Amino acid sequence: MESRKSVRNLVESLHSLLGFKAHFTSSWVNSVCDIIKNLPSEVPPDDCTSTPGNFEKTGSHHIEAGDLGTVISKIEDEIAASSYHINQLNIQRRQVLNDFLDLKGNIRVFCRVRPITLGQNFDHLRPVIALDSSNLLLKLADNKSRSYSFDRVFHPGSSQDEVFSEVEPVIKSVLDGYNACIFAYGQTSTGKTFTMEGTPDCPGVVPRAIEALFKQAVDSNHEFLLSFSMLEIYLGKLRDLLIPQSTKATDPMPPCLSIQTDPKGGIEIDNLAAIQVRDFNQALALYRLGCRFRSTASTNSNTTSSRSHCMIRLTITCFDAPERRRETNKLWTVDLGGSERVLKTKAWGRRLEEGKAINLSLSALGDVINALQRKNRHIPYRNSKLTQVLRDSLGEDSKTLMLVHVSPKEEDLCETICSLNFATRVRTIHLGNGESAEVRDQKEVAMTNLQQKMKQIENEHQDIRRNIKKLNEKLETVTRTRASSDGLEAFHLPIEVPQPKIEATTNRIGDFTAAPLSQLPRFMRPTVCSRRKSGIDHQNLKERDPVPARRRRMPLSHRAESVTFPLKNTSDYNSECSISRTSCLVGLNMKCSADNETDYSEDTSECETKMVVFPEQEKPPRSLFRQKAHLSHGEGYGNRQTYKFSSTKFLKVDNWLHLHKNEPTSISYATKSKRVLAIPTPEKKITCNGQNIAEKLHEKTVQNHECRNKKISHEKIEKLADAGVTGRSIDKTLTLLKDFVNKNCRSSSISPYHTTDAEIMIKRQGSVYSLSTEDNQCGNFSPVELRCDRYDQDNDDNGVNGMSNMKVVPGKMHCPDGFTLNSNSCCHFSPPDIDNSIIDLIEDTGVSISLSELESHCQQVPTDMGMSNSNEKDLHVSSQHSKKGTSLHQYKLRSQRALFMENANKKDLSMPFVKLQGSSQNTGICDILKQKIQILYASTLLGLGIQSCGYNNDFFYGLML
Ligand SMILES: Nc1ncnc2c1ncn2[C@@H]1O[C@H](COP(=O)(O)OP(=O)(O)OP(=O)(O)O)[C@@H](O)[C@H]1O
Repeated sequence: MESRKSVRNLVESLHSLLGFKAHFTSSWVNSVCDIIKNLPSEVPPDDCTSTPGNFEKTGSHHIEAGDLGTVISKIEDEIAASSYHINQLNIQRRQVLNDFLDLKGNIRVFCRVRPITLGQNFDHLRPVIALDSSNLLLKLADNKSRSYSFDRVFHPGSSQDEVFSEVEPVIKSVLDGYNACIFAYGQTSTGKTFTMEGTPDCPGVVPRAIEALFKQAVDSNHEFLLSFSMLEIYLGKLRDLLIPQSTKATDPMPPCLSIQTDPKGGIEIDNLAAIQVRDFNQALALYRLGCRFRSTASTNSNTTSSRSHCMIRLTITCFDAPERRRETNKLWTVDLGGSERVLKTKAWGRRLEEGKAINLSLSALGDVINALQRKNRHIPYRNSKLTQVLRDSLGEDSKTLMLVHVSPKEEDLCETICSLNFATRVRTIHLGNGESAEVRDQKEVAMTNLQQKMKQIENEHQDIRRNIKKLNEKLETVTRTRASSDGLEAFHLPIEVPQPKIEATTNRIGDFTAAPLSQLPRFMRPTVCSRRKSGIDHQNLKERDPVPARRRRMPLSHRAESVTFPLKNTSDYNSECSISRTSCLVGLNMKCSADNETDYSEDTSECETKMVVFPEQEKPPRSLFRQKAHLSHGEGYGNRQTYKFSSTKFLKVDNWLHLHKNEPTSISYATKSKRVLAIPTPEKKITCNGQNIAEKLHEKTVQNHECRNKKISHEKIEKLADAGVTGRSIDKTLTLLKDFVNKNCRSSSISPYHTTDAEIMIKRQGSVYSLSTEDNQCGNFSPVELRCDRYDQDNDDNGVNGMSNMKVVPGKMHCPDGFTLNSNSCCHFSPPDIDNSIIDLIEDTGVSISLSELESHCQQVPTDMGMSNSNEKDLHVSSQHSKKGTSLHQYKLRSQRALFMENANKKDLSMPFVKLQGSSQNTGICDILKQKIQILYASTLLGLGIQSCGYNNDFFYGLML
C-alpha cells in the first residue's frame, strides 16, 4: 500500500513540476509516467487512467477492477454526450437545410434538355439553346427568341451525376421527416425515363435516391425502417407494379386500387404492397421487378414510350428521432407519362386513350401545383388519381422537385413551349414576378452561406460519429476484460493505438453540452430510459447488450442468388407493338445480358442478374403473426407497435422476388406454370369465359394481397374439411375453406401468398388453380406462404389432363389427386412431366405408404364405390424393386376413369376427412392404407363437388390424375 502511494505521489510530483524547469516538458513527464506504469508493480497510476483519453495513450496497463468500472462509466458518459451532440447537430442541419430549401423554394423546377442523338437530322435541332446554369433561350424564329429561367438548367451534355447533385438536398429533407415528390415531366421521348431510371452505366435519379437514402440513414444516428412500393396510374387506374398483372389486350382491366384518406389528411393506398427493404440492393431488385410490369408501348415518337405514370414510394419510419418532422414520411418519385399531341403521334385506339388519360392527369397536376403556389383555399386534388395519391406529399410542408424535359428538335418546338410555360408557371408564381436582381443576389449569398454551414455541420457530424465508434470499441474491450477478470484481482488490459481525436472531440462536445454527463449532478443526468428514448444511449445499449436485438443492420447470414427474369416482349395490342420492358436499371450492382441492354426487341430475351444478395431472415415467433399488422403510412396513422409487427413481415424481399422471377411480363401470362394470384369461386357455375376467370383472379389477387403471414392451422383446415364431408356439400366446404383463408389472411398486412400448413387445389376446365399453403420449412424468414397457382393444362392422348403429377419433396407428403392436408406438406407441380405422376415413397412425415399398399388401395376404391369391374383393367401397374429388396411397386395410373366412371356424380358419398396428423402416429399398414383411402375419397369428394359445379366428366377425370 505504501509503495503504491509513493508511486502515485511520484507521478503527481512530476506533473506538478511541469513548467518549473525548462527540460520538464510534457513529453518528458509523459515518458517518465510511462516508465513508472511499466514497472512490475501492479499499482495503477490513477492519473493516467482517469480519463479514457489518457488511458489510451499507453501501450498496456494493470488496472484494478474497481477502477475499471469508473473507466467504463466514463466512456459511457462520453458516448452519451457525443450522441446527444450528434442529435443537436441533426437539428441544426435540418434547420439550415430547411432555410436553404425555403430560399430555393419548396417547389423547385429544373429543366433538362435532351441531347442530340446520332442519326438525327442536325439541321433542325437548334431551337433550344441553354444559356447558363439557370437560364434557357428558346429561338422561336431567326430574330425572335424567348428566355426562361429555372432553378437549374441542365444542358444536353449534363451528366446524371450533375442532375442528382441537385436532387440530393431533397433526399436529406426526406430523412429529416418531410414528405417529398420528385417528378419527371415533359413531352414524350424527351428523356424522363432516362433521367429517373437511367441505364446500367448511368443510373438515374431513382436508384441514386434510394442509395443516398440508405447511405444517409446509416450515417445518421437513428434506426430507420424503409419500405418500398411501386405502382402505375394507367388509364386513370392504380396498379400495383410489385404484383404481376395481366397486360393482354383481351384481358379485362384489373380493379383499381383505392385511395384512402385519414382524418389528418394522410393518404394510404389500399392493398398496395409495401415491402420493407433493408439495404439498397433489395430496394433496387424490387424496383427492377416493378419496372418489368410497367405499361410501355411503341409509338411514333418513342419505341419504349411509357403509357402510364410510374410512381415509386419509399416510406421512412424512425421511432427514436423526435427532431424529425414526422415519425413516418414518404418520398415519391414519379416518372410521368409523356405529354403528347395526338395529331403528331397519330395515336389511335388504346394508344389514343392512354395519351388522353396522361394529358388529363398532367393538366390536373398543373392545376394543383398552381393552386398550391397561389395559396388558394381550394386545391383541386380530386381531379385526378395522380393528385389524389400525392395529396399529402404536395403542399407547403413537403418538398417538390419538378424536372422538366424538353427536346432540342425544331419540330418539337410547340411541345417545348408548352412544357416550358408549364414549368415557368409553376416556378414564377412561387418566386414572384417582381423579384429584383438585387434580391436575387442576396438570396444567392444567403444560400451559399447556408451551404457552407451545412458542410461544416456535416464534417463535425462525421468526426463525432468516428469518435463514437472508437469509444464503443474501447467500451467493448474494457467490458470484455472486466468480464474475464476475477473479482478484485488485478488484471492486464490490452490497450489499442492512441486515439488523440477522442480528446479533441470531447473538447468540442464541451462547447455544446458543457461537459460530459458524468460531470453533471446526478439528478440532472438523463435516466437510462430517457436516453434510450432520445436515441442517445443507442450505441451504448448496442455495445452493452450481448444480443443486439434492435438494430439488425448486420445480416445474420448471406445468400447469393442469381435471379433470371424471363422477358416476353411481345406485342399484345392490336394496333401497335406493345412491350413490357425490362428495366435497364441494372447499373450500380446489376449486370444485364447484352441482348437486353441493347434493345427492347420483341423477341423473348432473358435478363440475367447476378447481384441479389439478401440476408437470411430470422423466423419470427408465430405469435407475432396473429397480430393485426396493417401498415399505415400517413402521419398519425396506426401506432408504433403495429408498425413494428408489420415491419417484421415485410422483410421477405428475396421470397417476393423469387415468387415473381418466373413471371412472364406480357402475353406469356397464360402460359404454363404461370402464377395467377387467385382462386376461382366454386359457387358460380361455369359460365366462365376467360374474362370471368381473370376478373375472379384479380379479385383474389387483392384478397391474397391481404393474406399476409397468417397462419392457417392444420386443425382448422381439418375442421372445415369435416364440416363439408359429403359430396353434396363440397361447395360448402370450398366456400368455407375460401372464407377461412380470406378471413384468416385479411387481418394482417404483408406480402401476399403467406399462410401455412395446407394445400387446397381447385381445378377448373382448362386451368387448374392451386391455393397452396406451405409451411416454410426452408429456413426462410416467413413461416408461412400462400400461393395461388394456375396451371393451364394440356390434354394427353386419352383426353385426360396431363397435369396431375406432383413432385414429391422429401419430408413432405403428397397425394396423387392433388389434394394434400398435412402440416408439413409442400407440393410442387410439374404439369408437363407426366412421368412424375409416379408416386414416390415419402420420408419423415410419419405417414408412410408402400406402393404395394397403394395397389390394394387403388384396387379397393372402385369396388367400394361401385365401379364396374371392367374398368379396373384400366389400372396400369408397373413395379420396381426397392433398394431394400422388398418389392415395391410404382403404379402409374394411366387413366383414372376406372375409378370414377359413370357413377361418379350419381353417388352420394359420405366420407369423413382424415385427421392426418393424428393418424400419422399409427404405423400399421392397415392404418396407413385406411388413411390413403380416406385421402383418395376426400379428393374424390372434392372433385365431385367441382363436378357438381358444372364441370364435365373429362375435366373431372383429369382432376383425379
Ligand atoms: N440525356 C440523355 N442522354 C442520353 N440518351 C437520352 C437522354 N435523354 C433521353 N435519351 C434517350 O432517348 C430515348 C427516349 O427517352 P425516354 O424513353 O427516357 O423518354 P421519355 O420522356 O421517358 O418518353 P415517354 O414519355 O414516351 O416515356 C431513350 O432511348 C433514351 O435513352
